Amino acid sequence: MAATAPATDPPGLSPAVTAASPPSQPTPEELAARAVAPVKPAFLRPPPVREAPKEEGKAAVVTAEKKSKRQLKRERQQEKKSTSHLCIEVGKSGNADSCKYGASCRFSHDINAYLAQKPADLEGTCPFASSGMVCPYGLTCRYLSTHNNQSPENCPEGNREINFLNKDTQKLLWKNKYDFPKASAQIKLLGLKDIKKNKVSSANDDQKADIDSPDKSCELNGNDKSESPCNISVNVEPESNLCKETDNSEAEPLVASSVQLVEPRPLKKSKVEVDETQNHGAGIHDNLAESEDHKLSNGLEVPSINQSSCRTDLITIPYLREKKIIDFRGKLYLAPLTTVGNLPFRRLCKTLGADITCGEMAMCSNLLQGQASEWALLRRHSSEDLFGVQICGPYPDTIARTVELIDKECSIDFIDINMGCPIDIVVNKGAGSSLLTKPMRIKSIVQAASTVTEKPLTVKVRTAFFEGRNRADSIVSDIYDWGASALTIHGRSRQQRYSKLADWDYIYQCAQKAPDYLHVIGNGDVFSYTDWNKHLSDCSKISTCMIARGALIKPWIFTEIKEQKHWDITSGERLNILKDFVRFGLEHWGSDSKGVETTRHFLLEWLSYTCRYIPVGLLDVIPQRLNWRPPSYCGRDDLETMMASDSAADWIRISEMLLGKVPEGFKFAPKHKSNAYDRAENG
Ligand SMILES: Cc1cc2nc3c(=O)[nH]c(=O)nc-3n(C[C@H](O)[C@H](O)[C@H](O)COP(=O)(O)O)c2cc1C
Repeated sequence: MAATAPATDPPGLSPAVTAASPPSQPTPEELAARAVAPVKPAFLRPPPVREAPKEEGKAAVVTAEKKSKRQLKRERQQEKKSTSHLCIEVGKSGNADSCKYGASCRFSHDINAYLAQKPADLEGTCPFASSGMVCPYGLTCRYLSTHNNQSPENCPEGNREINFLNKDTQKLLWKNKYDFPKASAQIKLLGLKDIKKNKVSSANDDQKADIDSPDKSCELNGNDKSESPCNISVNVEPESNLCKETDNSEAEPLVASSVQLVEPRPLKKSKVEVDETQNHGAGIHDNLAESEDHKLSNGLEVPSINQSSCRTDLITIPYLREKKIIDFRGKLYLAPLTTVGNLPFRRLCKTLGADITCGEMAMCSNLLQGQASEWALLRRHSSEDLFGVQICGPYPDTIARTVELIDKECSIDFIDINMGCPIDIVVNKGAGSSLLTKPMRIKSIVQAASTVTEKPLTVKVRTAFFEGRNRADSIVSDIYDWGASALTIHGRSRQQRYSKLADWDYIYQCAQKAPDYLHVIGNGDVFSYTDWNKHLSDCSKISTCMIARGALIKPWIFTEIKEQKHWDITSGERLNILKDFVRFGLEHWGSDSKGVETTRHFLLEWLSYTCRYIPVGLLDVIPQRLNWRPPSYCGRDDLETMMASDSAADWIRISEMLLGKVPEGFKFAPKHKSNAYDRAENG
């Protein structure tokens, strides 16, 4: 593993290390063949000696656990009233009388006391002030001294977030009174039973009770700060009898044969036939070049969305006339990534060349319940000009309703259904990759969901649930007829997680079976422009590759592909990329203390991946492969060495260079195991 070099230790030839090696050193090619990164001998060094973790931390956790819920609630309330918790309205305006809840507000209105205990400003500039905006965090901003007294300016075009959950919509969802006319009709048409009156509402009683409290009103408008690292909370819909009654495939053995179409194909009567057909007639373009500004439902504009560009061949398929079409071909697609694929990270990837971005997986049941934290996963930055959201659920009715809801309430270009998620809590509820064992359910889901939206519906799968029992090929020929515009195939089974290389031969076989109009997107292990070129040239039926860990480890992979080069990026350039992420993070999560710490947390999650990057100039064989394990090595300078460290202490140090000292007692352990080389809980 990589180590942190002491500042005094120049990264030069290390005879002690090389001399200790056996006389017949393996060649770089031999090392690469054994999945060991062939780092140039000049940079090899002995592994660092690490201190064993202290026991104190454990004791602290135990004490905390002993507190009763009531005690913790009381403490939280007292803390809110303390001088360190200034009311957001008061902080924003700088006026102690600005809060409409006056004395009944649960937060402090004492500005002087707040300022007296506020920690010193952080180094740097307020991200809002530096973009000419009025900082919404006002007095609570950790960069307060850099606020200037300029007159308020609107948020600059091209730097906005959209897809906030409207309060009225949320209330309707809480009360289970939101109408889903299209989904209900479609479910009926497909002969499935609608269980709209599910028990969703009962799960929300707590939230409802709180609806008009001063607490809620004090939240920054729409800036949901409840988004927490690794927030997959699965509250899957109550066991629906609908699927049990209608989906006979549940007990089917896992056979590799193609799925039979046993249900009549639904009538896909166009709801927007006129508009869309006119569109097609008027502007048939081949893809990237053409652009057109789009007005969003809330009046905002996002620049040039390519999804409206259409291909002549596609309009010959009747039902696609009513769909907007995305031409995925050749576009650089950043994969959906729970926790780490947050909005600031996606924004960063856009600056580095990504074309398509997708939100983190959101659970249908949580969206239908109006959970703010789940809705935060649908948020879109205006730079995300070709943007999809990803949803996950086990049943056609709930998925169709979710699609209708998103279609109505959000500005998105496509909706992806995750049928590849391997996480136990998801799979145990019949969602994610477990759907690969239920082909008829896949069919019902895609049919029900695709017809309630004019937006393209895409599906993401793995090769199979069980290793050796590939299933993706059994749906690839039919899924387009069911209503999907694109199918992403991650070349591993659920059982494999990340333990083997992605099976691209199988992805190619599936692509060969796909009808011409279906976009097949390959996914797995893409880590350089040569990988990307190879997959697209080996199989012309692959529209593009989706990039996941490659982008986490080196987000400049998008630049590399666009510029067709292996970029020997310096540590300074990498630090600038981290700085951009931090700026985007502070804009998204906030520039007050809470926002700074949330930004730090997501930065640390991300640093647990970036440390796997081995600089081009240090390797005897390029490009680096995703499955290579690095020997212990040092970089060309101290920063590069620190960036290669797999120690959380070094990641914290890097975070301190960007966000100041961590708070007292700070601890960090990455949420995702997939930063390790073959274990993973996500995706
Ligand atoms: C940290 C992490 C989070 C992920 N979250 C999601 C997710 O929310 N939805 C999804 O479909 N796949 C998710 N995946 C899987 C990736 O999108 C991708 O399919 C997988 O990592 C294989 O691609 P790669 O070899 O390029 O990493 C996740 C993967 C990782 C490493």
